[in-house]
Amino acid sequence: MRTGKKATPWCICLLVILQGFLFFGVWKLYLSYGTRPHKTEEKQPSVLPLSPTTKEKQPFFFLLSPTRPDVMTVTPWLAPIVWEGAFDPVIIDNMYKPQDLTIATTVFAVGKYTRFLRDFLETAEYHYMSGLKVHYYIFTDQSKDVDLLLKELRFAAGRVATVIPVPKYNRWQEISLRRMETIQKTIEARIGREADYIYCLDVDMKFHYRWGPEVLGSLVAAIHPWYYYFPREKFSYERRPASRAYIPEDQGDFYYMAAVFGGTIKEVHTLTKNCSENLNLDKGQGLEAIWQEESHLNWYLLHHKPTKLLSPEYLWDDLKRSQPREIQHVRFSAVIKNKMEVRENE
Ligand SMILES: CC(=O)N[C@H]1[C@@H](OP(=O)(O)OP(=O)(O)OC[C@H]2O[C@@H](n3ccc(=O)[nH]c3=O)[C@H](O)[C@@H]2O)O[C@H](CO)[C@H](O)[C@@H]1O
Ligand SMILES: [Mn+2]
Repeated sequence: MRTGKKATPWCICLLVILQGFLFFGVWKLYLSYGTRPHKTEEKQPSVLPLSPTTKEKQPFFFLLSPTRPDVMTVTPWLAPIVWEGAFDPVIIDNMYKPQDLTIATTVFAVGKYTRFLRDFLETAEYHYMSGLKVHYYIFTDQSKDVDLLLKELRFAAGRVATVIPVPKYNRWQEISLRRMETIQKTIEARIGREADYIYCLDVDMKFHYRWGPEVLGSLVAAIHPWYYYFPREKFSYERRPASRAYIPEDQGDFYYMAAVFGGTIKEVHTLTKNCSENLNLDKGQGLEAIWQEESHLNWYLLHHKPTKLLSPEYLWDDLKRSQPREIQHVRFSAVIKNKMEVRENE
């Protein structure tokens, strides 16, 4: 009798615990069913994947994990910063390639800088906007030599180069800063009709890895590889209030490098027009900003936020000999040059 009386509450307890386990099991099964991809979806062949290709077998909540927790991949104004691992090249290619876009690409090779053109173009044909139509606009004071070089080079289908003669100014600073005005005028004269996007690049550079349509956006700028560890008061902005490029020490987002900028024709036209007007206004006052057009570019981009930023992978410098961990691929890098020898007045 005594043992029987004790056994009843124990039995009830055991039953309650067993029921709890059963309920928990059914609930877990229900949840996992909701997150598991359907078998039929997994089997479907996809000719043009427009959703993640690397993680499609993972439950959906993994897709919400950051792929590059070590770096900033979005600006405070919600523009993406492009890093390896933060985008899927297959999705990007399948988004842009069917659009039949033409990417105008301006490059200046004036004076001794023509020597950089061969490597620039040869490496671009390997890595730059592969599979897209590209129209290179090569501005030079040595059209005949550049024409001869172009005959030696092989361009992929849909990719052409046009040589546009420009004068050579006596100072390298002038050659560099006049690019804004020349690009603006060439957009008005022809590029506006001939392309969808325009990217303006330095010539003393080589491509080393994919530089693809992930860079396309309305207004695109590249973070300077020497300044991304620095606080804004250390940025090399123009600090004289008399200049139209003036940025006070407590202002600034990033320090952008003028060796790369781009975007839609409309946005880049506005940018080059504004920068060349401000360069001229400064000139009228006998001023030249500390880093010429780069200072004006930085002023413009502080007041007109870029819609996409390129990480220093997209604009590196061979002078930076050690490659930090966050730079998984150097894609485009400035070659080491003897400034005294190549520049007119260094
Ligand atoms: C590390 C460093 O010092 N960077 C600055 C330096 O960049 P860079 O040393 O990259 O300037 P750079 O000498 O490459 O000049 C810029 C571009 O202008 C063209 N070009 C220039 C000179 C010439 O005689 N022929 C010619 O064709 C060429 O396309 C060249 O790539 O100067 C720029 C001038 O605005 C910017 O201020 C950069 O921040
Ligand atoms: Mn350069």
